[in-house]
Amino acid sequence: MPNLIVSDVTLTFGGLHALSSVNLEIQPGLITSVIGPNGAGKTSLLNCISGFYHPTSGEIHYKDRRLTKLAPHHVSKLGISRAFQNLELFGGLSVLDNLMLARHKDLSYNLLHAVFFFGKAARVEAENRENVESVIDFMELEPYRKQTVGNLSYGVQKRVEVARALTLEPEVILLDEPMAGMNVEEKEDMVRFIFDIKKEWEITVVIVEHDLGVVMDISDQIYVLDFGEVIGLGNADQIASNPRVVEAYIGEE
Ligand SMILES: Nc1ncnc2c1ncn2[C@@H]1O[C@H](COP(=O)(O)OP(=O)(O)OP(=O)(O)O)[C@@H](O)[C@H]1O
Repeated sequence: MPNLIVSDVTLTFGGLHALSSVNLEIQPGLITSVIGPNGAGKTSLLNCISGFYHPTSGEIHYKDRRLTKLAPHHVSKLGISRAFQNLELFGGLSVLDNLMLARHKDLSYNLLHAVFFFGKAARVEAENRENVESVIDFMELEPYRKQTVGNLSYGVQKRVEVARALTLEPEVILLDEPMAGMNVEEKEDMVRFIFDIKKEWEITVVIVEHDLGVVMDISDQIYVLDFGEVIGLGNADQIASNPRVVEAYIGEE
């Protein structure tokens, strides 16, 4: 049973259809990739799911909740978090501070508690720290924890960005081009992390990615977008032998 369902979503900017009647079903516990040529609408789709854009028409549901008009922080509270294509990190802060800050956006104690730092505030703070430490450990960021994010290699920054999304304890993680700009070794590491996010942390993964080799290797199901429309859906073999998909990619060259 799918638990994230995009139904007939259209998104327009003026006369431009970024998405046209897109239907998508994300199965829990799997890795679903969304691929397509430049400008196909992949990031727009993630933006609609995560609440950064609201569809012009159509609906998005997660479990029994309607996401269609929710703001990003509400979507995140329901268990869907997002790692961004263009890093949303604070370059002047350390890895640890970036991750703690991501948790603090969701503060559930009031200022008075915080000032005196007892009771609920202290408990929440300890939980935050424990969560962040487990994410640092999982994403193998220990050597970088005190380093300023802006000084790290691009590949490590991308890992911190995924870690930032993981600190929100998602059930579903949306990864927008997690391998962009990485060398081969960094990509292999990221593939390993993505597999572990699925297997060890049992998080449903949705990826937008341009590296077709990686997509074919890691995806349980693949959606192909072209000019805002879904033109293919299936596993790697089905996608590779789909004439519309092949044509869309050849047309791009
Ligand atoms: N905020 C916006 N305002 C106007 N047009 C937009 C906006 N966001 C996206 N678009 C347009 O919608 C279309 C789809 O863009 P989108 O970024 O979703 O594609 P994409 O498949 O993610 O592309 P890429 O692979 O190059 O990142 C493009 O024509 C883009 O110019």
